[in-house]
Amino acid sequence: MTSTGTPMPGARAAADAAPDATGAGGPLLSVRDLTVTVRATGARIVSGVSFDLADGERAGLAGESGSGKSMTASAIAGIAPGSVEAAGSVLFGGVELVGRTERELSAVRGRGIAMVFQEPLTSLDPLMRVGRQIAGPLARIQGVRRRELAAAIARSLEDVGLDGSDRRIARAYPHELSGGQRQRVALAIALACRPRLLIADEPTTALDVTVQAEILELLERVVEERGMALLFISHDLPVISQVAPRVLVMHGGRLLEDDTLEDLLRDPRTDYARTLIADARRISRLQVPGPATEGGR
Ligand SMILES: Nc1ncnc2c1ncn2[C@@H]1O[C@H](COP(=O)(O)OP(=O)(O)OP(=O)(O)O)[C@@H](O)[C@H]1O
Repeated sequence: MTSTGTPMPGARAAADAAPDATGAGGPLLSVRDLTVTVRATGARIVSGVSFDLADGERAGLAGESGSGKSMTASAIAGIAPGSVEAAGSVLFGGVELVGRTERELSAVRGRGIAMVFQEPLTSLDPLMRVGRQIAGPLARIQGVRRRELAAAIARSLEDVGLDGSDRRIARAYPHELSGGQRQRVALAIALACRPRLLIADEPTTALDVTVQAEILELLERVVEERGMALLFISHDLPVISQVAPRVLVMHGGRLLEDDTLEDLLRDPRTDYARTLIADARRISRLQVPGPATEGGR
């Protein structure tokens, strides 16, 4: 998901500070005691989550279904549904995001934080040709002029491995593309915002294995080329191991572990992390050596 709102004067400070303030030496993202509560019931679905992410750093956010990964990401990006309330602190480039108005948040999201989701159909507009959807942030955020838009859209498509010279792609509606193509388009829209932080929420889960590998490779390449920070959400440790050296593990709305993947595999501190690792090894795609007691499998 990317910003669709027009930055308002009141939001300028947040929007402008977001990408620039990182030079001050602090982390790009600093999450402190983030809590998400369901308004109607008072149930806590995220409890006291704290972590930092440096500019250009990549981390995976792992945990079973329902552990609170998506809600944590949504609260960070300020897109949690109105039925829940976020509290605590989310500093992005030194600017507090919790408690901001929707207008202010949409400005920060568009210029600093972008998201891609598991099913791009949910974030793409079904009634708008994909070229126009990419054109939105190119014009609004990068200031590309109307007569230069077609070439800029073609470049954006090329950047995500689509044929920019094939006008059928830019002119297609989302449902006319394959799942992999749609995810590439969603990534192109996110990149058009020139984000400092990309949050990818299970971006490959809905794709078949071959396409999944291609999208992971693409994601890794663009994050590397653009020096973006990446928060990559997945229930799948082997997938995380392909894109991020650090992993945060959530369970029951809490952050249980925050370590390099290597150290986590060698010395998990919690029973839940041990189970997660054992499950991943059973699937046998996790290549990193494990503790001697498990014989590396
Ligand atoms: N809008 C909402 N209102 C109330 N509860 C919600 C809402 N959205 C999610 N939840 C609950 O919050 C908890 C965390 O959900 P969340 O989607 O963050 O989990 P997740 O770890 O991302 O799971 P998955 O991997 O299945 O996406 C779950 O118990 C879920 O049912």
